[in-house]
Formats: sequence, C-alpha cells, structure tokens
Amino acid sequence: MHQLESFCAIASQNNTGTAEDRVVEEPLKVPVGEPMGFEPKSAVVELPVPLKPEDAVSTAAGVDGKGKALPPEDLLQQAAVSPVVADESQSVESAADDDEVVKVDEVVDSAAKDDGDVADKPPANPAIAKTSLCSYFRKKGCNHGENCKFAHGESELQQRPDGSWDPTSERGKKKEDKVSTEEQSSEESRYRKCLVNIPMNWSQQKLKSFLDEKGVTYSSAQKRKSMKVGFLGFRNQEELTKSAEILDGMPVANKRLKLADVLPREWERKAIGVTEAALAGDKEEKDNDGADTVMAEDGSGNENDGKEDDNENKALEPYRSVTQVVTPLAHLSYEDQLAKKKEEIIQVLKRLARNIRKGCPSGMLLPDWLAAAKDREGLPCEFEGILPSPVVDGYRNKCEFAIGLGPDGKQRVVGFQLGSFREGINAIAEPGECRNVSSVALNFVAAFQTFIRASKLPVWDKKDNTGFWRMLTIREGREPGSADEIGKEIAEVMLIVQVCPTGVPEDRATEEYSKMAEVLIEAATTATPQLPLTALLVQEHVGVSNSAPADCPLRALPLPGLDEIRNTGKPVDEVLGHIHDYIGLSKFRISPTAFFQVNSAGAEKLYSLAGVWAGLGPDTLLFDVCCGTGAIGLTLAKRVGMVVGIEMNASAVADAQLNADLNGITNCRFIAGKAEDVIGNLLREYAIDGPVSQKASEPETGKSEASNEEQVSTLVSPANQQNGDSRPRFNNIVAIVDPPRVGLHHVVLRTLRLHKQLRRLVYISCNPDSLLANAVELCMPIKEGPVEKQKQRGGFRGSNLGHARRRVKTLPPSEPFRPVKACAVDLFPHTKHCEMVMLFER
Ligand SMILES: C[S@@+](CC[C@H](N)C(=O)[O-])C[C@H]1O[C@@H](n2cnc3c(N)ncnc32)[C@H](O)[C@@H]1O
Repeated sequence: MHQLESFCAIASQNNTGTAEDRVVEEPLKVPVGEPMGFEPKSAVVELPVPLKPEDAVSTAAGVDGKGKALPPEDLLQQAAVSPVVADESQSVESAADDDEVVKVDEVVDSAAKDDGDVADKPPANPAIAKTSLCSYFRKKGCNHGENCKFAHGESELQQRPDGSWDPTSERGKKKEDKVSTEEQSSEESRYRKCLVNIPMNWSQQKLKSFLDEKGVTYSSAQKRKSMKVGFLGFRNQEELTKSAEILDGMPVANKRLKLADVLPREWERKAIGVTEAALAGDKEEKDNDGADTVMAEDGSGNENDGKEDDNENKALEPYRSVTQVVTPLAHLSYEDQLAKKKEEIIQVLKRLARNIRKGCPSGMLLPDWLAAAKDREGLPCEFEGILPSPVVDGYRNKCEFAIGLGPDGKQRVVGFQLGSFREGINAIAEPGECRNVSSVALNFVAAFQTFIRASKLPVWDKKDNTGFWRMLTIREGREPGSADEIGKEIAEVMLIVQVCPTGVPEDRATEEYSKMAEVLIEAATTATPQLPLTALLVQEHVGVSNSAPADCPLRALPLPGLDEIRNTGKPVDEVLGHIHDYIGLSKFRISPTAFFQVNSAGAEKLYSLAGVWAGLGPDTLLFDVCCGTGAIGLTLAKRVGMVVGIEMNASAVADAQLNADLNGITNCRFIAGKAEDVIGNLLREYAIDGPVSQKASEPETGKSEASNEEQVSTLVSPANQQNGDSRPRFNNIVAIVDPPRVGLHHVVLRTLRLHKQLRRLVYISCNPDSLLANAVELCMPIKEGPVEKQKQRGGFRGSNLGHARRRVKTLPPSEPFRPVKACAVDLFPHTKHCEMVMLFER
C-alpha cells in the first residue's frame, strides 16, 4: 500500500476527530519510505568515504561538521570522548527503519548499544564486557582510565557474545584473514548471496536458527551487526536456487527478504579472477532475470530496491560514471530535480508526524498540530515547497579532489572517487563532466593533474595507506551580489594540497612543492582570462582517511609574481591563509578549515528565509547555534538586539569575529566551544529568566576540557565583570540552529526545550534523519508524573529516532514545541541533497 494511503487508513481508524478519539492507544506502525539525502554538511563534494575501521579511527579526532560514515565501534569510541559525534551509520539505518527500535535484555555489547548520552559516563556496571579496543588509548592515551568502557590493550579485550573479536584487534584481524582466505579459496565463494532486510537486531546465531527453521541449506551465514544485511554461502547452484525460492520475498518483521548478488571487493575480483568483462556479462544475465539488488560484501551496501531510477543496476558495472556518483540527478531537467526533491521532503515530513505520534505517551491527548496532520495528508505542518538555487551550474565554492589512480589502475588522476572504498572502489575519475564544479576549479585540476603525472613521488593508495599526494581542495570566493555567470565572478581561489610526508625527506618534499607552485602559477597566469590564485597551502596529514582534523597544520607556500592577480589590495601575509566570499553584500573571511555553505548564492536565500521565520526585532537575542564563520548571525544582526554565535571550530570563530568588523557589526558575540558545553550558561547569562531548572542547562557531557566554572568565566566580558548588572538581558530569545549532519547534541536540545523564554526556533537541516530525531526531542509531548530514569548503557539498541523517543521520557515536564512550517532550499542542484528550514514554536 502506498505510504500515504496506509497512513490515512490507520489514522482514520484511530482518529475520528473528537478529543477522546485522539487519545493515543497504540503506536502507529506504517511502512517507511526511502531515506532522502540532504547535503552532507561538509563543504565538499559528496565523495564516498573510506570505511575501513582504521579510517574511522583517524577520522575520529577531526569532526568539523562533516557527515562521514564510520564503523560503529569507532563512532562509539568517538562518542565516548566527543559527545557531538553521532553515529551516521545509525542515522542511515534509522532512515530506512524508523520503527525499528528494539529492546535487548541482557546481552552486553558495548559497540552496538551505546547512545550519546551514556557513552560519556563511566560504566555503571564494572562487569561490562570490554569487547572493543579503545582507539584513544591506542593513539595518544585515554583519560578515562579504568573506567573506560573500551579495552585498553589486547589483554583487556574480551570476546563478543557472538564469538567474534573486535575486528581491529590482533585476534579479530587473524580471524578475518582466515575467514576471507578460506572463503576465497572455497568453491562456495561462487555461490555467495547477500540477504537484505534482516531485522537489524538479529544476531548471527538468530539468522542461522531462522534459516534452519525455514529449511534453508547453506554452508555459511554471516550477519553484520546493526545492519539489515547478511551474507549466505551455498555449496552449489542447486542449494542456492532452492534457498532463493524459500527466502526471496519472504515477509519478516514488516519487510520482505531479498536475496541479492554480492559485488566482490576489488581485491577479491582480482584474486578470484573476475574480469570486468565477466562482470559486464553478469550484468546482462541479471538484467534478464530481474535481480535488482547488489551489495558489496563488506556490507557497505548499494542497496537498491528498484525505486531509484537513475542508478538502478549500475553497481553491476565495474564502475559508475563520475556524473552518476557526484551529480546523479544531472540527467533530469532542473524542474524535475526540484519536483523529485520536493516529493522526498514531503515523505520526510510525514515520517516526522508518524514518529511523534508513535512516541506520544498512551492515554494522552494528541497535540492539535498532530491531530490536524490527517487533514494535511499526513503532513505535520505547512510545507511551502522548494526554493530553487539561483545558480544551477558551477555553483560549488569548495570541492575536494582525490588524487589516485584512474579506472585502468595505471594513470594518475585528480578527481572524484567512483564509489565507496567499502564497495571495493578506489578508482578516481576526472571531474570534467560534473556540472556543479566551476570552470575555474576544472582549470586548476587539469594543471595539477599534469603536474602529478610528472611527479616522482607516489600518489595515495587507500588499499595500503601509502603514497604522498592525497587530495587537492579548491575553495573559491566570489564577488558581491547575486551570481548568474558564476565562472566570471570568482575573485579569490585557495588551493590546499594534502600530502602524507611519511618517509619523504623534507628537502625532497620542498622541491616538489616549489615545482607545484610554479605549475599552478603558470596555469593561473596563462589562462584566458587569468585565474585568480590567492593562496596555496600544504596540509601534511598522516591519518588513514583524507578527512584531516581541523587543527591539522597548514603551511602557506609563496606565490612569487602573483600579487597583482591576487586582487585583494592587501599585504601578501595577511591574505595567504584565507579567502573571502559574500552572502549578498556581507563579506566573509573564510579560513581553510572553516565551514562555509558551498553555494553562496543559494545560502543567501536560505538565511533570508530563516531570518523572516525567526520573527526578529530589536528586542530579540538571536542564538546562532553552530555558527561557523558567523554567516547567519551576521547577515541578520542589524535586525536584532544582539547575536550570540556558538561554534566549536576555533578558526571559524576567529573568522566570525573578524567578519563582524569587516561588516561594521558591533552587536555580535562569538563563543568558541561545543554548543552542548556552553549554551546553558549563555542562556543564564542573557535571558531575563533562567531555565526551568538549573540542572537542565548544565553541561552533562563532562567532556569539556575547561570545567563548567572556567567556561562561565570565559563567557563574561570584562565590562560585565566590573558591573554585574550592566549586561544586556532579553525577553525575546530566538534560536537559529544549523547543526552538522549528525544534528544537535541532546544536551542542546534539552536545554532549548527546557528554557521557557525560548518560544521560537528555526532549524536548518542538511540531514532528514537527524532533523527527525531532533524534532522528536523538541516536539514530543511528555506525560505529567515522575521522570523516568535513563536506563544505563547496555540495554538498548535502536535508531536515532528510538534514542530520541527514549530520551524524551527522561525530561522533566516541559512545554513541547510544534512544527509550524517547513520549506526546502535547493543548494545542491544535480545532487540528491537539499537544505531544509523548519520553524518550531510554542
Ligand atoms: C552546517 S555548519 C553551519 C555553519 C554556519 N551556520 C553556516 O551556515 O555557515 C555546522 C557547523 O557546526 C559546527 N559544529 C559541529 N559540531 C558542533 C558543536 N557540537 N558545537 C558547536 N558547533 C559545532 C561545525 O564546525 C560547523 O561550522
């Protein structure tokens, strides 16, 4: 049944319109639609992310708002130290499975069960099994000491309940090697299949019992933890065919099982001698028999249930084209792209209503807005549609180009990776056909590729994590005003070349850098018209993933003879490490690692809509939560009494402060810190009334390097210290939040919800899953009565939404917000992503 129909059918059974009828009886269960993608909030082209465990460990320290999928173990390691990091793999799961919330009784498995709020506390039960290694202990020491819930070394490590070992441990690695060698050599590797739509909470043992019960004969069955996929091995074609007859389409927990082909990893293809031609032949066969799902055996999944019209069956081909990977909607007219995104957002909004309804305490009246959803075809609020991007082509002001080998495995290429490393895809393709990249960037990429092909130093190889040249980031700054012919309007360009210096003598590297600078300068000066080149930086990064931490050192290279085309009118030293861009007429300095929306013309629309909905006035205190370089607060500052911006990236905060001066704005204050650590104190400092309860706004993370008191003292300006009552106090407090892909930290949500004076909140989101989960925490009604105690870790496994619903129950009674209206803004033409603005009020 169509989702909408099923919603209406169930809604009409439960809701006939009277107040009594709106009392929640049972959680509403409806099938869930495909997840849509908003843009990952990194300012990078959506590149597939390497997802080997060791990649994630290296990424752990570098959270700068980029949405990067990491393996659960490492995400949890990360969560244990840095509460802002959530598990994207969870959110991906939750997108597909927002109803899948499972209680697990006794089994203790730290990696799979943590949620952000408990991960940072020492385990209540010292007997909890330490089944994952602590990556912090391994890298630079862990200050949780004995209380750390991860194993400090192999000797502390315990086996997991399913008999496996942490895959990053020596024992885990040995076992994996053994398994893969055996598998590879055995006949059965020819008859491997991927089983999709297994309930996430099933263990491997449970899967085996299920198969036995259904009379399926198989030689091996593997189940990925917290994933919907498993891998089955069969001894021969007959066994496979019979099993497919039993399993394919079998309903299990509201879903139908699917038996799909496995796409071997690249190294496996080589090992088992599967040629690209053979894969192409395989495609024909599959097309004929209608199989439509292909999974990479490492579980990364290109799960395709046939709804995607653009990439269907493409994973069967050796490589997808660069446009399919980077700009998968480019084959549609822009009008059709907008229509597609709009429809997907409608589904996201409906899921929001369903999920909040589902979590409403039984016996309670549904809030009016939720009861009214049935008159809006399931929408929780007005949806104002999607605003198009003012610029459709070449709009990106930041792209990260990988450096590696092309699909032939020989030629050095600078461009985009053709799939995810987990799919076994390592090949890089030139970006020429990607419509979102500017012509200026393409010119620099071409020149840089010529240089790289001549260089004696090796390019980065993700398989063995070796090589020197890793990534070229191009950031552009445009002229003020709206942009139509964007290529002509780029006034500043910053090039950041990431290298891994391991094993390369300093003088050798320096020699290469100066050759590189020469080539790039020549490219800039000989192009017609000349290309701007404002800054050339080298980032030395030794981590496994290209995603370097924000504080990774950067070195500016001299650009001899280029002063005249830098076009800044400033001394060279002042501009070397920054570029400038505009939102409308407001000028922004941007540091190399600071976030800035990649489509500045589109961002202007986004911020202006947020400003209108925020209902600002001279008596308003505007909290710009996750403010980056201050883009939102500064563009709205003239309409409010004061702006307080909060941002964890220190160089972005420095930019924000400078940007206030650049634009002659004096009523803004920017705080460097994690929002969860500082927002409670800031509200106390500026609001006329404090929050509902002091406790509610106190940092709960315990992870801030400065103590709570230290944080407070850094927040009080000298003027206020001299005269305690002189600080401005505000009645009308509004928050505009623009969090990274993982969404807002639960402490921030709790603080905002419990602060009575905050009546209006504008949420800007790039990720539907975190928006949904966060909306649950803001909008879910709470029953009067004793507050439920949060259960200790180890008893819960579920989606982000499940965690959100569970956390709401632990809140003290507080007035929920209601969604008032939503609108999408397309900042990312040709991709599946867009931004969404949602107004919440109470
Ligand atoms: C999507 S960007 C938005 C930036 C800004 N509002 C803009 O439009 O340019 C999200 C920002 O949140 C910051 N961030 C991520 N986690 C944070 C946290 N826990 N506290 C404060 N800032 C955070 C990131 O560094 C990034 O600058």
